[in-house]
Amino acid sequence: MNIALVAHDIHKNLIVDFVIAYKHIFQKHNLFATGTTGRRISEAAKLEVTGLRSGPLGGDQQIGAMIAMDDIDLLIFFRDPLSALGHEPDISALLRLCDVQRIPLATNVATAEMLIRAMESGFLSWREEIRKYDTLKLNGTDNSI
Ligand SMILES: O=C(CO)COP(=O)(O)O
Repeated sequence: MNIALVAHDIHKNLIVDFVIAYKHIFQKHNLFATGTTGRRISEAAKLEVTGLRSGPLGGDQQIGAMIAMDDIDLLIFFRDPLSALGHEPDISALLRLCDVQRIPLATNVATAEMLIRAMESGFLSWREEIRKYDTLKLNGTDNSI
């Protein structure tokens, strides 16, 4: 699975602790993150993370583009619900695309725990089926769609 990780500054420590706590699960997957979040995670958890641009510089949009191409299976985004950020339109667009593409999304640690445990138990394997279905559709090899 391709997992995207994003955290605003007030939740940077939280996402690092979360990834370390579930490192045994995260290490089996491909991790992508916005700039600072990714750097903090890879340094602290010693995991390979593909780092994108920082959120305010387009990182949210990069993840959004991956979601639009169905290249992300799960997004954990510990956002700051109390501050107005300059790149709010990018954040809204990213969250909207998760709904468009039916991507499991956690915006707080309680939901993130449930999603990670569900993924470990195989409850998100339907993502693989959707990916196969979309690939067939893109290739035009399934005429029933
Ligand atoms: O701002 C962000 C997401 O909107 C996160 O960006 P950073 O991971 O670079 O701090």
